[in-house]
Amino acid sequence: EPQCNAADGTCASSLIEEDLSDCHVILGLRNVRNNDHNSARKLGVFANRPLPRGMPLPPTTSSEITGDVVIHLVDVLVSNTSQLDKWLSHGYLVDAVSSGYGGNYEGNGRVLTALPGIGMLASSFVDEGAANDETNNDDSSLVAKRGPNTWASIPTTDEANHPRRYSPLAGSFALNYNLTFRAIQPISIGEEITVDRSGWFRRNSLKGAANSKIKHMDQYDSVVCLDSNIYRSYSKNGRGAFASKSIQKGSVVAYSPVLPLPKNELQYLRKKDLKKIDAVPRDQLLLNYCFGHDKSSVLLFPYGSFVNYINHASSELLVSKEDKHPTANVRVMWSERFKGEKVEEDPHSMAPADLWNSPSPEPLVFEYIALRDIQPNEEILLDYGTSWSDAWDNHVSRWKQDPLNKEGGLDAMADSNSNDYSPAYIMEDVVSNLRTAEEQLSFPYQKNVFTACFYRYERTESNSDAIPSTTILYEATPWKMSRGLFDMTNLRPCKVISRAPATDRHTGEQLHGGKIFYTAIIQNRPGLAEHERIPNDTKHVVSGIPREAFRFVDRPYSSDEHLEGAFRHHIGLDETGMYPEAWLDL
Ligand SMILES: C[S@@+](CC[C@H](N)C(=O)[O-])C[C@H]1O[C@@H](n2cnc3c(N)ncnc32)[C@H](O)[C@@H]1O
Repeated sequence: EPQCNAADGTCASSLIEEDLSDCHVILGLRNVRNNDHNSARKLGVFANRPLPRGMPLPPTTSSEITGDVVIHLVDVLVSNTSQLDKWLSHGYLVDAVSSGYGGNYEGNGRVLTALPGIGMLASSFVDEGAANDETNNDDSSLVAKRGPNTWASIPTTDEANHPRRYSPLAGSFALNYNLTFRAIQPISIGEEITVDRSGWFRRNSLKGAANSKIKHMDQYDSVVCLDSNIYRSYSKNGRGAFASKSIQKGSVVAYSPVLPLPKNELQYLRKKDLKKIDAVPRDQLLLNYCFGHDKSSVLLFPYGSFVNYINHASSELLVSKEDKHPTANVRVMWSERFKGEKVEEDPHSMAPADLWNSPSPEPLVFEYIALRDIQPNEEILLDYGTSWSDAWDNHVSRWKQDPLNKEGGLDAMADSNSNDYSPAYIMEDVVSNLRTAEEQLSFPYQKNVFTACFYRYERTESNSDAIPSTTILYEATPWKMSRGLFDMTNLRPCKVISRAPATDRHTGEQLHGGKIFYTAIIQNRPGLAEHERIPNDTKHVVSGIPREAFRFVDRPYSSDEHLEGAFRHHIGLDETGMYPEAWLDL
């Protein structure tokens, strides 16, 4: 059993020497330079071996290629004193609208997204200064590269077999997952792995991104291997983390840096409730992924790869012999490997107020240590603590008291006629022919969804007068396919007004084998720049839109995480002795 020091929460971490020779990707302290755009970031990820194009990051020892969870924060109030704002400016959060990973319509206010794993661990590629580097290049380790060296596709969405009204888990975990970053160009040994957080690269790659420079790290300190021993799969508790190989008792299953955050920043008022006097603040879904302590205002969000998939099970001591449930097989401990030299910068000894004011404290890193030998494909389970499990038991009994709720998950749902809610990802699967606005009067879609189209529109000097006005509706603009069009930033609400097979204008003969095309009125989405907005007094009618260019979208505040009474509780570290006394401010 590791020994923890009650005063500062430090524990002697597992010091089994690690062999890095087989390691592909390394987490290390960055060698920060003054002109470094990511200078607030002390940690970075680096290639320890040549990484071929297409390689998923981090590489996993399993044959399963799985990506990380995506967590949206809804209606975040922007204030320059908040930690969330600091996270955003340091690139730990992205703006849902511009980054292109979805979530744009989760709320009516500002939606920010956490992309734990490579999405948060890697520094961002920044294009600024690329031109200057050409002339004053005195550093031979600079290599010309095009854009960031990784890219992730849009994540998958589903309810993991926990539909609302049929499972008390509905709304308590993130619906978006499997965000997989891959190398988009060969990455050489020592090169820093970078991501694009702004969506800039996605958009500009269409126009031909500028040639830019990516730095080779000449040295990095305090390294650990980031290759993943775990992969994501389904568990009875939503998605879970599973061992991709056998793991020896006492060894590190995963490393994860954690970001501190005051509890009250995860409380929010929905933008649509702001004017109500009796509006009650809600907890962001992110709370369920954070570690905390009942006597502290400090939360810790872990952003290592796949650790956010780790579910709860009691530790052996709490379980009776008859109880056959699997027990916890990992515990968390502070990693001693990233300790800085200056004690005054050690966040463990800072009072919360100093933590929040410190521009970039020493990194805080967790080690997930195996409590016993773990077999391949065994679920990785952590004891979330008694305050979490009491809260969960209370939640389940309250949930069962509601006569409209019926346990049994998807199977029970299949037997029922309930049809008042259908999430957008299901509508996308089952509705092949879209209904026109007129058809919807007698045969409406479920209230929680609307249709949107991929469409790019920018007002330029030449077309600013040429937008069809309300009075000339019949003059529709033909839909045009272009590279990068299917980016989430181009998804705008749109109303279908007609549907017909393509025909030759002169002969009336069917074209494209009778494929159906739609005419729709395109609208503005929130967060568009002024020159991208279709002016209020004009209608923008577009014809010839194929079904592939439409998406069903969940209306703001309608997805599971917004359910009244959805479970919210942090993961408790109360019994571990890891919270330093300086943080116990409640
Ligand atoms: C850190 S996340 C774990 C990953 C989560 N299962 C997912 O699919 O994203 C914590 C959430 O997982 C679920 N969870 C984990 N362990 C559980 C358990 N033993 N019983 C019920 N729900 C659990 C709850 O939804 C909880 O809020």
